[in-house]
Amino acid sequence: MDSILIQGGKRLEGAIPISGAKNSALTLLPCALLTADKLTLTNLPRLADVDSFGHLLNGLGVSTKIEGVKKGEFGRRMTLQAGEIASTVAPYDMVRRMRASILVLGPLLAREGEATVSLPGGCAIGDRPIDLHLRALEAMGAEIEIAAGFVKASAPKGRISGGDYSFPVVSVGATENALMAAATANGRTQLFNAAREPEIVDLCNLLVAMGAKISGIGSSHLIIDGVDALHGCTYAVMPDRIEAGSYACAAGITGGSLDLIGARPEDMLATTNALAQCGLVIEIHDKGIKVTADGPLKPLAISTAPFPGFATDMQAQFMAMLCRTNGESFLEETIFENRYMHVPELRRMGANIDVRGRSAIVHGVPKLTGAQVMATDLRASMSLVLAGLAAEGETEVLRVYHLDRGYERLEEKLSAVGATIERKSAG
Ligand SMILES: CC(=O)N[C@H]1[C@@H](OP(=O)(O)OP(=O)(O)OC[C@H]2O[C@@H](n3ccc(=O)[nH]c3=O)[C@H](O)[C@@H]2O)O[C@H](CO)[C@@H](O)[C@@H]1O
Ligand SMILES: C=C(OP(=O)(O)O)C(=O)O
Repeated sequence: MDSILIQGGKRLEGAIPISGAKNSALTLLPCALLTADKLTLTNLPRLADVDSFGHLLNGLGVSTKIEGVKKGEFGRRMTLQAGEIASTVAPYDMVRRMRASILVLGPLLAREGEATVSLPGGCAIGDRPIDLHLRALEAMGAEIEIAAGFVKASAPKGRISGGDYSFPVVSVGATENALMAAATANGRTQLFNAAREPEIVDLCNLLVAMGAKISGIGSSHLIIDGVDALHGCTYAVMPDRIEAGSYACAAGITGGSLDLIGARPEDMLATTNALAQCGLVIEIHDKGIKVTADGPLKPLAISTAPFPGFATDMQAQFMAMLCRTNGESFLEETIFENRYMHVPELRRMGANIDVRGRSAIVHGVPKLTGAQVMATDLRASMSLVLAGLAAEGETEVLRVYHLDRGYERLEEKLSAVGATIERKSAG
């Protein structure tokens, strides 16, 4: 298996282009199932998860044509067409590898009146049930059965109807599945306590561009008036706010200055506020956000929360950065029950972190030291890359496939701003 080798201690300076958002791409791609027309997505990141989603869609009968861009440029263009649906079954092997595969459930049900999707099971960061996805679809008249590890959903008269659903807990994925199903349902759907993440807004904007009628976009009360059919369009995936936030932490932990080209300030206010509290200087300009370290980092207290709160997907990267402050920081993880898997690995690099349940206290240390480390999820792996950038000596981050799920051309982007980082091929 490949690994990432980092010689730490370099101050990073320069510009980093921000790619299209993984979490947006993964909910825009299944929208291809909602129309027989062509859907073209641009600014798609070159990521393992995007490729896997393409393969999942191919298995359902969707044709995918990817056009690259010139070497050195970012963003791909994929044209998808689901003229006819060949299968309504999403197999275990796919869903197990990529939880977002569950997002074919709503669109398949809407288009074909039935869908059979493997239950995803738990994952490294927590239990991650899908009960709310199912309850929301039931509120639209779907009949749901669980057997042999699969969810089988069907619409009684071949078309689901509109319905009201109030989410007891904010769920990004369940809101997405419900939105996609509701777009062509028979009648009006109202979603209460819906997720407000920018990726949800991106999904709503794509659906509207395809002919859907949605109001309340960006709020927690979404009203969807089902239409008979959606049509194709061309749509650009939004920039990745988590990738941008991760590189902002790279500027912080290396005492550097990075210009995050394409980052959208309005999507990441909680992150930039936290960075500013740490003492980093944030400059917003017409091409993105520049983040510059200005003296020693200050400790912080943060708690993760649904948008517009501080994103759980930024917690691990901040934890790595906070190891280099002069004092004690407090973190609370409220979204996933097991999202501190990076702590033992950061400790092996010299970090001093106490974890009690969902809370963690990070005691700043004068230095981190390089080590061989590995993590069991994407953002945890990024926290180790960040620690490695600041550590004395060499760090080897194993299990690179986690990083390949969510960071496009990581080594290339970091090398270009002064990091000594390379991929070591297992051969
Ligand atoms: C591909 C994608 O976009 N992934 C993001 C998405 O994941 P995902 O959509 O899986 O996360 P959710 O927002 O659904 O999860 C939020 C919380 O709700 C719980 N829950 C969720 C669904 C459900 O049916 N029942 C239930 O109890 C979860 O266990 C968790 O505690 O949002 C998360 C929270 O911002 C991010 O960390 C992930 O990066
Ligand atoms: C948890 C994440 O992704 P996923 O939901 O795809 O596992 C993430 O992007 O940090």
